[in-house]
Amino acid sequence: MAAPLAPIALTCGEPAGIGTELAIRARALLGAELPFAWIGDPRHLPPGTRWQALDSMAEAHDVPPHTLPVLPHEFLGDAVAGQPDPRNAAGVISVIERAVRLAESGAASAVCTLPIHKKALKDGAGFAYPGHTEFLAALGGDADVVMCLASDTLKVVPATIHIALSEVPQALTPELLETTIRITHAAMIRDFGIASPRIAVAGLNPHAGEGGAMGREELSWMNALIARLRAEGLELKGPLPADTMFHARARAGYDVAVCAYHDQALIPIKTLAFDEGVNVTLGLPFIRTSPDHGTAFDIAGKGIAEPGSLIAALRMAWKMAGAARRG
Ligand SMILES: NC(=O)C1=CN([C@@H]2O[C@H](COP(=O)(O)OP(=O)(O)OC[C@H]3O[C@@H](n4cnc5c(N)ncnc54)[C@H](O)[C@@H]3O)[C@@H](O)[C@H]2O)C=CC1
Ligand SMILES: NCC(=O)COP(=O)(O)O
Repeated sequence: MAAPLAPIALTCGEPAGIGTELAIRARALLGAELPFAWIGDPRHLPPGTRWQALDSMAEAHDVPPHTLPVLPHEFLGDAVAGQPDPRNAAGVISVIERAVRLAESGAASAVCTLPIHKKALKDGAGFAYPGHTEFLAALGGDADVVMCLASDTLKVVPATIHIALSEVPQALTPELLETTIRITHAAMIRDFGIASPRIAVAGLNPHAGEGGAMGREELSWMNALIARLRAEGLELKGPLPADTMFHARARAGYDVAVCAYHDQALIPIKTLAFDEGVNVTLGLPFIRTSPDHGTAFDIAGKGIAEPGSLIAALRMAWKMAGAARRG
């Protein structure tokens, strides 16, 4: 019989956010469905939490279902809901690095990340990356990566990610859009089991430029790029006006939408599927998923955070790990 898949490494994220309470809720709700180990400082767990310290990821298989398996990682500060402690910033970053090394060594089958607070990491530890996606790409050997937000209702990919809106027109080059489409196409087949992915590409400008009346990127290069990739056999449509490509009938015509920038992609999915959307990084040499939401300081520690997105992220990581092993 094949050895069981290694447990998922779940990073603690920002200790002042909702991540820790969600990890505990997810463990209680998932029970023995899939094994994961939370990597963080046990001192940050709320009083009364049932948890068990692990010496290795493999021990997570043997922890009773309603007990949180913990790979201890020492932090310098305490966890106070809603108030990030700059002394914890280095710990948050090193937990992510540790989880990646565990995945690379095979001790973890996947990495699932709880939300970080980007500004807290920048202020506390000079974190040079705008988010996990860019940091993980660097840890993965400067891989060309793509951010994908996925749910049963909609899958979206922003071609440019965490940059100012004013920088988008320069950053959205034909090379970037082509790479993004190719990585997305390959991942839809490999990771999502879609044999012939139908990809919708959003225009950059209102009404996809309306024939050059509202911007020229669609005319000057997007049309030609999409035609060239279509001639290769990719099932692409676009550039489409972004305002009309997300209603239900339009969504039925594609499997994934590649968008020009962050909000064009994330507003529709967070509107339609906030509690079950999963952020998955495509193109990495290891599996990484995450809930779609952030640290939610406004509700941290109140016990009202919804665990649906984290549960979906853990399930997706587990499914992808199983598929990767089957080849
Ligand atoms: N993967 C990651 O590490 C992510 C990190 N962030 C970071 O999180 C921080 C806060 O970002 P915001 O824009 O405020 O977004 P947010 O997702 O933290 O909060 C937005 C709103 O949604 C609510 N909310 C979020 N998650 C919820 C849940 N599970 N259950 C119930 N309500 C929930 C919050 O209470 C808030 O009202 C920022 O530093 C941002 O960069 C944001 C998204 C993903
Ligand atoms: N808006 C999505 C987000 O901020 C998540 O980014 P990342 O930390 O997964 O790169």
